[in-house]
Amino acid sequence: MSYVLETSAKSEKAISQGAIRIEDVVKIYDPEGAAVMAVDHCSLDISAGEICMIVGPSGCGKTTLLNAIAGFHSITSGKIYLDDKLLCGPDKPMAEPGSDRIVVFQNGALFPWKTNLENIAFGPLMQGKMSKKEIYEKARNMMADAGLGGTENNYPGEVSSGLRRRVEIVRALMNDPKVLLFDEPYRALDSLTKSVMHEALLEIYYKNKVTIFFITHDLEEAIFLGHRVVIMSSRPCKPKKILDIDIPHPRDYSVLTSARYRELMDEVIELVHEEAKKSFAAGEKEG
Ligand SMILES: Nc1ncnc2c1ncn2[C@@H]1O[C@H](COP(=O)(O)OP(=O)(O)OP(=O)(O)O)[C@@H](O)[C@H]1O
Repeated sequence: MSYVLETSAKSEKAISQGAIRIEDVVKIYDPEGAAVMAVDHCSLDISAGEICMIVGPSGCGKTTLLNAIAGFHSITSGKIYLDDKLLCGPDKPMAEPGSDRIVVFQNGALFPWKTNLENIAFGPLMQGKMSKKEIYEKARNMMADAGLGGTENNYPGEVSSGLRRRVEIVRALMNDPKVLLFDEPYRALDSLTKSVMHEALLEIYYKNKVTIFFITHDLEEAIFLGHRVVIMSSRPCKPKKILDIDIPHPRDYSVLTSARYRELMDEVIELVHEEAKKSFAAGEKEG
């Protein structure tokens, strides 16, 4: 594929894994009954270490695609690969969920009765692949890297929502995933809180270059975070247009006032609006 991630020599190695290839995927719910076609011959290549933002009208099929990658439901036809591994395809309609692809459930997925450190260490402790000492050492290091130093012994309820979100992402990263999957994680947050979340996510991403598949309705968020923004068609979904966000990373909020950012916003707004109108005409509701 032609898309190239700008990256430092240090991170080259870290992002050699985590490419997703979605090849001609179709998903029809209830094929014998109502037959809802959610995804229609969708193809999309996502590079290892890319932040790929998915936007499109409500109900167009974005979550369906995420769930197929995660292994939460089957596809009707087509193939999805993670690097060279076929996740699902003709003889295997449903991918097995795995620690290489983690859906980051934000807000409320932490155990309130465990400390932040215990929350982060919990998954690997359950898996038992590393010693307790190694797990806690790794957890402490990752927390320090993510700006969570000093909050190890706090309970999630004792830290700000921004720090809690960091804990949730670090918890996911403890499993060394190749891909993080986000489904509108910051929906319903005010713009100030969102900006704190974005900062946290990017800071952690710059240190752990995993592939990010991120669904959002917030077009500003899509452009601010993404290497690319995939604008999906109204249902059934497939990419209508893919925009390279040619604003260099690392990014900070000064990006929002740049001329290029405004140009990209104008382009995305127009494309999404067109699809949203089609969705309305077809009877879906806009998000
Ligand atoms: N289990 C299911 N059975 C039948 N139809 C379903 C099922 N899940 C989703 N759908 C339908 O498939 C279509 C795509 O749904 P999906 O949730 O993937 O869209 P979306 O783009 O993520 O929507 P939103 O942006 O509102 O979250 C919708 O019309 C939805 O009603």
